[in-house]
Amino acid sequence: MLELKHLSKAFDGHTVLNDINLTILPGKVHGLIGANGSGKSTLMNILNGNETIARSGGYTGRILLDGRDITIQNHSQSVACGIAMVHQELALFSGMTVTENIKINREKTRFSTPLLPELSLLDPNKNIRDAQHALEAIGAHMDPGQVIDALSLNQKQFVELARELDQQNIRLLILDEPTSSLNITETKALLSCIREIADRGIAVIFISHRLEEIMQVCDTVSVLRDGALISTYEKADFSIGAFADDMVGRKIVKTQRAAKKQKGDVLMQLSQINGTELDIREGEVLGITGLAGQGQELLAEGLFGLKPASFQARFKGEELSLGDNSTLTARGIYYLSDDRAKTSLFRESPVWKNMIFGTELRHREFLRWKACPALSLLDRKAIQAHAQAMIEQLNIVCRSPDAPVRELSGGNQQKVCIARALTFAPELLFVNEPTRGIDIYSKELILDWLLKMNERDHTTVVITSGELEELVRVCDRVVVMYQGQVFQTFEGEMNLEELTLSLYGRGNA
Ligand SMILES: Nc1ncnc2c1ncn2[C@@H]1O[C@H](COP(=O)(O)OP(=O)(O)OP(=O)(O)O)[C@@H](O)[C@H]1O
Repeated sequence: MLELKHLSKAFDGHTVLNDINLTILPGKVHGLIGANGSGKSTLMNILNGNETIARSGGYTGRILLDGRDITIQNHSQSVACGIAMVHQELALFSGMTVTENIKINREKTRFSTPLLPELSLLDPNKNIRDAQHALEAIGAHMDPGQVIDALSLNQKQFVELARELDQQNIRLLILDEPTSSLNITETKALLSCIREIADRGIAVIFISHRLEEIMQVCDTVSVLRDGALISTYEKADFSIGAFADDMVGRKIVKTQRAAKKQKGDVLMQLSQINGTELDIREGEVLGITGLAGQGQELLAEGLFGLKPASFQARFKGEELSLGDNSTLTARGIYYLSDDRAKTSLFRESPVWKNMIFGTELRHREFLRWKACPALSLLDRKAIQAHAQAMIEQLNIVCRSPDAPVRELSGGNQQKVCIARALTFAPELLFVNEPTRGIDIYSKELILDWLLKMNERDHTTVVITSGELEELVRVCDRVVVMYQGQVFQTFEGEMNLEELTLSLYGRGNA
């Protein structure tokens, strides 16, 4: 159905896709995998007519649809070819409802006349019906009249998918890491929904860093490395080991906590969490998990005033006010959100600036006049050296520390956020989904750095994550949240099955 021939793309003379040849078939799920920065999103952005491609000089090579050459220079041309895409970074309109987001630019109207289109009136009932239908088709249950801002990240993901599926005559659906913010149940629902979409004859390109999902849902898998197509596998030849070898070309060593720590003193006490409480102990690596919406993110987000919360917090015995971020920062408490686009990164600023933001006065080595920090200029040389070291240690793919963060691939932006937390060197770090959108090799690097921070800098680390297997490997204790309460705590040798059951409120509370 779709053929790519000798497709290449460069940004400012820097080649990021090199001579790609690929065939996509109708009714099949084609997996596309590769390390962070290998060119997956760029390839898909070409097919989707993304304006960053046209603005940076377009692409070279041929795209054939049903054997005929087509040119994709903008999004409308892509839509006209029946191509729909759900992006890695969500693109929804704040302040608008679920229905308005799903039906945007395709609103149903009544009394419409082509002569006077401005006289057309929206038909709310038909639009709501369409939105409901699109949501039901993917097994998502939500109020179509709800404003988008009130939804969780995973619910927003479903709205994006519903919006794309509401398009007429889709022939190719591109999904760029659609499951990265979903929990086990939602992922399962989405994967079976992807199969159903393919069974309707639609071609699906599925990008994911979770290789188990790729094995499960794909018919064919292609591997990109440094912008080149390394290999294509058919289902019978699938092997996680072979995928990993082709993606990163080096051995992946799983990070593991060497020895679980003994209980330290209480560093932070969170109480009145819907009648329960949680102690965070000095020097530990604590995991917090739960199914979506069970209140696990609310602890850090409430503490930092990002969401309304009513629990009480004490740090080293002293009461803290929720949302008093300057005091939290001054006490060495730091929060790294999973929503990097919204709260974590300055997209137009260079990589180095994003890495050191908020840490300048904590680290006098970044200042020229160390004796007078408040008046000092930044020591650019020291900062550049630090940024370069972080780029190497975290395997960040970028032109230089001066590149604006928006140029980096999604996974590499995430690594810049991690680099900032490492630079801040907090006493207590809350980090939400640190490995989301990260390739299999870099995941281990990040987990390893969190452990190093804990062991070398004595940072107490609290990881909120749905990646149970990772939590079991690196945490001293894992707390499960259920229905807004601290439900169960696991420590020592943790059993993954018991942990999974606990997510559903089963086990010894
Ligand atoms: N607008 C841009 N300007 C300059 N370089 C860019 C731009 N967009 C992408 N790149 C570069 O192209 C390369 C490929 O990026 P891309 O986003 O396609 O990677 P990816 O495989 O999707 O990675 P990830 O798994 O992290 O999402 C990266 O080196 C990135 O920095």
